[in-house]
Amino acid sequence: MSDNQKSFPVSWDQFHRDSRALAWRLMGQGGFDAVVAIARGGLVPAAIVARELNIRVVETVAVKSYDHQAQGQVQVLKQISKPVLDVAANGGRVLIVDDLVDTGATARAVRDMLPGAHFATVYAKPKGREMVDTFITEVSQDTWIFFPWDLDVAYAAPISGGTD
Ligand SMILES: O=P(O)(O)OC[C@H]1O[C@H](OP(=O)(O)OP(=O)(O)O)[C@H](O)[C@@H]1O
Ligand code: HPA
Ligand SMILES: [Mg+2]
Repeated sequence: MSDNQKSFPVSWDQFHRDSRALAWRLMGQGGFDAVVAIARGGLVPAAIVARELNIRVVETVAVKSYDHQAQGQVQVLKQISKPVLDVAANGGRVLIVDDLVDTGATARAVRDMLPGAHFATVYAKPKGREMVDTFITEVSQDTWIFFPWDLDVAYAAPISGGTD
């Protein structure tokens, strides 16, 4: 993380609340026949949203675009299965869920696979916001979001400085 980048750590509790808030917002969008989680980051919010909205068909698409905090090419490591593509092709409503949209590169790649699907994320940064139909919280582009599965409980130095 560069020196002037802001840090936004998210606890499990907060992530659960924000994912539930996303489910509440999606309630107003009508029902969905299937959810596609963008693995890995989308797996947790997709499970929470699927539970809240009683969506039983849960599919994954595996996409990698970052190595730690360094962005690379979007690599699709696992495609969406044919039965779920058929749900969309036959007029069913598919919901795509990811943890966040940053530059929008991942969202663009997955949207191309399911052009009519509804795209939802918990967090959004300005560059990628246009790619998302529904999200909960916007953070600035120079903020790095730390998800609870990447965090551990650790010592924090006093605000005034020093070591104890
Ligand atoms: O809008 P973008 O600039 O494309 O960035 C957003 C994507 O980056 C992260 O995934 P990552 O590639 O790090 O893989 P992961 O989900 O396995 O952590 C995050 O989970 C989003 O999927
Ligand atoms: O802010 C972020 N946090 C975690 N993963 C990410 N992938 C792209 N941007 C981010
Ligand atoms: Mg991801």
